[in-house]
Amino acid sequence: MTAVTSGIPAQTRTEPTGQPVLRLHDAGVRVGGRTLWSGVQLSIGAGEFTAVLGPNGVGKSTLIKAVLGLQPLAEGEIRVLGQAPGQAGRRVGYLPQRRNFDASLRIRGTDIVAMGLDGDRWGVPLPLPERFSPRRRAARARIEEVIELVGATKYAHRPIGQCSGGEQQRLLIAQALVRRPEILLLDEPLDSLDLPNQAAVAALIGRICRVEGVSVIMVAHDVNPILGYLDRVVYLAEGGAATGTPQEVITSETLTRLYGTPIEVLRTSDGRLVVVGQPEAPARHSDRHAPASAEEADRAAG
Ligand SMILES: Nc1ncnc2c1ncn2[C@@H]1O[C@H](COP(=O)(O)OP(=O)(O)OP(=O)(O)O)[C@@H](O)[C@H]1O
Repeated sequence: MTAVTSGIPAQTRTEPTGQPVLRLHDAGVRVGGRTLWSGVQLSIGAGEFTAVLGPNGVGKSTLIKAVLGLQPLAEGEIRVLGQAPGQAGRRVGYLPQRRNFDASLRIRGTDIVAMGLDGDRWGVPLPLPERFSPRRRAARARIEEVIELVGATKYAHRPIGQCSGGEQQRLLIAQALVRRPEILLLDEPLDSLDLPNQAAVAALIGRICRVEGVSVIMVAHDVNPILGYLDRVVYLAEGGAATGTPQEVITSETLTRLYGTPIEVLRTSDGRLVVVGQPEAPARHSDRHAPASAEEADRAAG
């Protein structure tokens, strides 16, 4: 038996207000002749925060790729801002799974953020008149603005290799935000951060939804750090999926039905949820994300 931590709901939205920015209708994906998930129904409104949860190798990143138009569906439909996946351009921001910057890397944080605006031109010196053009001034102002938004002003001029993991992650979120996307796709942005940084980055992402009105879809292994900010959850299992508010989805009853095997959702004294009995995914990436052991889950459950 394996155990994976999950978390407590705070929000109660069931249907998005206004037009959905992202809609999945009976969506399913097959890779290598295997159905990863199918029958996914999801409707996300502007400024909502959605977590994609499930065991290793179940297809969480693949769902993000399907939204980006990089993974074709085997069945059903995805509409992103009313268009087919891959058509919404800069209206969709994306932060892939964590990259590690070499400690000796001299590129400054501000340059990393600027690459989100003009990655294709980065490093190419501009002719002098263009450097002072209104367009470049607006770009520099936006870069400063977004660096301030993520709270990175103090260290954005340092070489990225000398920034801490949490500082690097904030700068990468700024990079994904610099073009003012309406949807932000984040693939495990809390991975490999320590607990205080997880909490701080989770709060930042919550603020990006509420204050900036950006819809965030975030792959997570542990829902607890983001629990207080979440509107919606997509819980993937081999072949299927459960979607709804955290209250609806992260329950013994829903997860038992989803996995077709007894699952228990336990609440710890500090309000965290621990999901016990989650089956092994058919495949896993062995290089990271070791699942919590049963002993760890017991300890967490107090
Ligand atoms: N193009 C592909 N061809 C064959 N198999 C693939 C392809 N893309 C992904 N897979 C497999 O599909 C499964 C789901 O991968 P994915 O990365 O989406 O899972 P995940 O839930 O994000 O995993 P993790 O939590 O470990 O990051 C894995 O077994 C992966 O090896």
